[in-house]
Amino acid sequence: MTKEDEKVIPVRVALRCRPLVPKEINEGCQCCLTFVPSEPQVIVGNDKAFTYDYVFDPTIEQEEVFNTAVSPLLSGLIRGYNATVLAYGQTGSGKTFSMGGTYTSEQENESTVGVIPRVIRRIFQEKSKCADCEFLLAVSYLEIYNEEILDLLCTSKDKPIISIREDPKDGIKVSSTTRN
Ligand SMILES: Nc1ncnc2c1ncn2[C@@H]1O[C@H](COP(=O)(O)OP(=O)(O)OP(=O)(O)O)[C@@H](O)[C@H]1O
Repeated sequence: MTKEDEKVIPVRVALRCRPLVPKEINEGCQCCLTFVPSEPQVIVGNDKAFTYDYVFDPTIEQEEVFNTAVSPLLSGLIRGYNATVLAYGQTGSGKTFSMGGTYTSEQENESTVGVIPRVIRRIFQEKSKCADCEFLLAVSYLEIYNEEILDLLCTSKDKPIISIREDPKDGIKVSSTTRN
């Protein structure tokens, strides 16, 4: 990719291949991908080559994924730019592992911690470096399941129905979510 391309393409695609899980090993499954050393390229079977912005083979750990693909977005975020990290893949491919990985404060420093807790940690680190700035941090947590949007931070039993609306001024908006 040239310097010019970097300026105009605002989306980067990373391919991550997880290791085989014990069940797959027991069933005799084998990895059908070959990784090209030092190139962001993967070969499926014998001859189908695909190139991405980043390719992470099964040996690559959470820290390197974060440092390579996510950390540059945070530099922009601190300077006021929006950023989105989207995990996409078939069921069992490793989206939750890559994005999550911490459920208790004891797990916070484990190497398996994923993107979301690492991002949150970095935001608070940056905040503490900037004593004379005012920060407002808010978080919403939504799940889209069977085409319904669920507000995962809403504790009430009668959860409000959440819809997606298009606002002429603010663009696409998700209505009335809980912000903590
Ligand atoms: N990079 C990895 N290293 C080791 N284990 C991994 C890795 N990625 C995923 N796994 C393991 O693979 C299994 C499936 O991963 P995960 O649950 O994250 O998939 P998913 O894409 O979120 O699935 P679903 O869409 O069904 O929720 C889990 O047991 C997880 O621990």
